[in-house]
Amino acid sequence: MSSSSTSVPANKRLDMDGHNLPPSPTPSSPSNGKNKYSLATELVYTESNDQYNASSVPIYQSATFKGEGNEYDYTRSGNPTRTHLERHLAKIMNAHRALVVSSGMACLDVITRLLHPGDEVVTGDDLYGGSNRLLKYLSTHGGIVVRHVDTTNPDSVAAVLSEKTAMVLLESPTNPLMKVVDIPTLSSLAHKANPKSLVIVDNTMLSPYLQNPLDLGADVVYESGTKYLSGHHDVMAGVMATNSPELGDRLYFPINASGCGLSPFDSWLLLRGIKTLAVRMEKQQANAMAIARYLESNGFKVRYPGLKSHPQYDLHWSQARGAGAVLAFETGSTTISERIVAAAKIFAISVSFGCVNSLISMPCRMSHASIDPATRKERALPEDIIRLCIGIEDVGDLLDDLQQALVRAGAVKITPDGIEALEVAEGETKSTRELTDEP
Ligand SMILES: Cc1ncc(COP(=O)(O)O)c(C=O)c1O
Ligand SMILES: N[C@@H](CCSC[C@H](N)C(=O)O)C(=O)O
Repeated sequence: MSSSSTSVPANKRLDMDGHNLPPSPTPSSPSNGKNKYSLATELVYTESNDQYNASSVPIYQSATFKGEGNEYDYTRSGNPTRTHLERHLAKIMNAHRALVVSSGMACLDVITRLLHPGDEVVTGDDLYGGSNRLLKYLSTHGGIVVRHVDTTNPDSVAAVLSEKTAMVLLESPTNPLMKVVDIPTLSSLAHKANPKSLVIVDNTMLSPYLQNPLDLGADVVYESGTKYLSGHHDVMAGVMATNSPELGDRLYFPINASGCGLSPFDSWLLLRGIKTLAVRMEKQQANAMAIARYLESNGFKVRYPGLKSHPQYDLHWSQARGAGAVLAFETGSTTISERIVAAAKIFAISVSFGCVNSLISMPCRMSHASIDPATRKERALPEDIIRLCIGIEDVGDLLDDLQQALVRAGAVKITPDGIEALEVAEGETKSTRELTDEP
């Protein structure tokens, strides 16, 4: 690898935008004169002039870099492996600048450092439990006013927007109810109410492969790289991106000041994961569609934007290129839901999503347990809701596993045509049948 111990790197060169490049690796950019390849190609295409022509971007596992006045001095401030990842992501996210940090929550922490006491944040009534927890902390200890409204209804959002609104934080689809919000309309409403307000979109549910919120009017997009971008549940990461150079600098400041930038090894893992994003996501969402159709056709209430029955189906497809691989369904009974989760074999009981393995969870007990029961009730988050995060396994095996879990849990009755969801009132069980090894 090149050494940069002199104040002017020996092999200093400019990239297509005229930026100084680190000596190695170079940023990822196509050199065939075209601005961009199609996304599936961009995900795997990286140009590197590493001195040994390494096919995989080298891991600069070094805290310090010798010399003075060079592009890198200390990994908290910058690291070539991290830079390569950031430039690769900027292309994929249609952004001027991307920044990578130690988790998705670290992104929201960095982004909310743009706020000042007295500022107002408008956000949804269904959002990831960890984001809710951080916002609650800021409203309790940081003098920030947080307004949770139904973001699927632009009128409800408009009613709380004002010149005090500093930030509008959106998820689409939301976690876990899979509600879809109109990103262009809400962005323009927010900017009209306060031209300085920032529209932030958490794109974790879809990844840049399926949705690009910066193209829809958002000022900053972020997501948990722990999910689809990495895809294997072997790394925690967060990525954020913007088209404003000024915002990019303001976001970089707390990353350098606090030291939450992604480590070189984790940057390398994320770079490796991104290469297979397209194939993973295509397979995962095809499997998810089959499972959503199966559950719906057997009488369950399913929340998935790939289904025509989704209340914002047309809106979703006007702003996204796919439905993703997370879906939620209700059984009408928390007891039955618990039994289904316990009876599944291929589906691992686990928080998180975006992994190649299929997962099953009850959000009220797991990912959203930090939202207190009274607030969950107020926000109509059903206690019995089951979230399925679909992986790349054989879809027949997944359907068989789900069917045996539904049968063993007593969630369905067996009919001559197959199975059918039972109607139950909360508090009752669908069947007196106890879980046994035999279906
Ligand atoms: C929608 C959403 N945003 C953000 C996060 C936070 O990401 P991380 O776990 O990487 O901090 C999660 C999950 O944790 C999530 O589901
Ligand atoms: N114990 C964790 C739970 C993480 S949930 C992860 C993921 N976003 C999901 O929705 O499953 C915590 O308290 O944050």
